[in-house]
Amino acid sequence: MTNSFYKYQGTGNDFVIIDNRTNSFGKNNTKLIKSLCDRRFGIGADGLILLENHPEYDFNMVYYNANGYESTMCGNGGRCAVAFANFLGVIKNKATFLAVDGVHKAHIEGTHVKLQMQDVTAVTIQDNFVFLDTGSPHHVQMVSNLEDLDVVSKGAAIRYGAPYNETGTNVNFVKKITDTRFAVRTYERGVENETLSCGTGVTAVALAMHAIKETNNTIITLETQGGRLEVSFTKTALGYQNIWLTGPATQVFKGNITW
Ligand SMILES: N[C@@H](CCC[C@H](N)C(=O)O)C(=O)O
Repeated sequence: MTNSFYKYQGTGNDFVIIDNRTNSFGKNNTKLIKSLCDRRFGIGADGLILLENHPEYDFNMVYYNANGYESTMCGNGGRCAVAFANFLGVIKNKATFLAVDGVHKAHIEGTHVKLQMQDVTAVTIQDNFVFLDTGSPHHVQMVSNLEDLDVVSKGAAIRYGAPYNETGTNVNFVKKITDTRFAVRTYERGVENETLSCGTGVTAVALAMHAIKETNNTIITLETQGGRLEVSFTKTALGYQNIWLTGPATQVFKGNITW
């Protein structure tokens, strides 16, 4: 069977996206998804996204990590899926779509996609790290040597170690630049490598930096290896609400796959 695919990237976090509105793509084909994401034997991507019809919302987003398994929310992938829905004519400049963690709203503003993230009610603060779930689980740790850090080995040790163990976590290393800017490098679970950017990761970093009082600002710029993202939010008695992740989402190329 042949199907067209599209390649998108959002600050260097890259995705194969498939229009699955006809349900032609087998959803549990882990081996195929893994091989499509392979950078030497396939197209190459950090993850694969299916855009599907939904009876109530503009579309349904299904996200798989590069290991071929469906996972939790992908913020950069969500922004790319919105840009793809616009490209297909499924939406104009606004979207309401369903993902694994619930309903998301989004706006397209020129080359940028602004995506609303789920409210965050639980932020666990430990001596040298913060843990929170922004749709995906994130360990956030400040470091002084971000540029030279071996993110892959340090990230993997945390991802597979206690207290995360079996389920694992994504790991974000952070360096403060100013009260409104933080540099971030992320080790992603399911890619099992450093990615150039992680949307749920930078969202977690912005909230964590506010929670541990590294900033009082509620609009934060995050410098990733693949570019700049912005996270804004409102702090309430219940935690963090009105959380928006904004940044570029770009179509890179398209092609055909046969399986
Ligand atoms: N790159 C994503 C996060 C994708 C999910 C993550 N790898 C996991 O399985 O937890 C993002 O932009 O949020």
